[in-house]
Amino acid sequence: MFVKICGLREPATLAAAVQAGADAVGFVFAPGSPRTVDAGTVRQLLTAVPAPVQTVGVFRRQPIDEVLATATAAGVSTVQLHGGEPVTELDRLKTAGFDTIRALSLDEYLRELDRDPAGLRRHRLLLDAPVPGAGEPFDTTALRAHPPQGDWLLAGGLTPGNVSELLAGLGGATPGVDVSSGVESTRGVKDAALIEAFVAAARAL
Ligand SMILES: O=C(O)c1ccccc1NCC(=O)[C@H](O)[C@H](O)COP(=O)(O)O
Repeated sequence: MFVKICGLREPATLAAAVQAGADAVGFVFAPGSPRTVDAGTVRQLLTAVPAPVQTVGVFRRQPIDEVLATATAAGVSTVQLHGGEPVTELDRLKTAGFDTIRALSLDEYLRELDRDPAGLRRHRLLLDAPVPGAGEPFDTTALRAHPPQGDWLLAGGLTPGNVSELLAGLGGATPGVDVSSGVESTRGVKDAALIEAFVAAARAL
């Protein structure tokens, strides 16, 4: 089970995520979030992240040139686009050498399944609630009939307390999970004990 802890800002909780065995750590560059960080801060934080851990810059509705410049300045390995950006922008990021994550709501995913299934296969998919980072779960029932192919992540309101049940409800075939709010003590403030509990619960199936 691939586990990504998103919205990190502080050395101590970043270290807790790495220590707990997270496969990826995420940093929000989208403006207007309590988790927003700048590229210089992330570059500094990344000095404590060992190589196998993927480092993800999260963007939403930002110009692609700004995304490329910020991701390059920060030194992240992966870019996650969260604003329904065209798939060609993710293609461009891949050409520039970044791994890519395409975040879609369930409705957006089902539309793309009809409209451009080949585009869906080109980038790792992250299925999220309509409002990212809000800690709101979404109804995953439709995923049983239309499971994503290949590598994908489930997000949206996951917590140490609900992740096992949600994964079991999807038949135990979900390859990865992503969490932010569910490992915070208050909005925007990560909690080391919750991070550790989440990683353990996600891998308990
Ligand atoms: O965290 C934010 O505030 C945010 C803002 C804009 C775009 C994306 C954002 N977060 C993405 C994530 O943290 C996760 O990928 C995902 O949405 C899970 O969030 P949560 O439901 O809080 O666990």
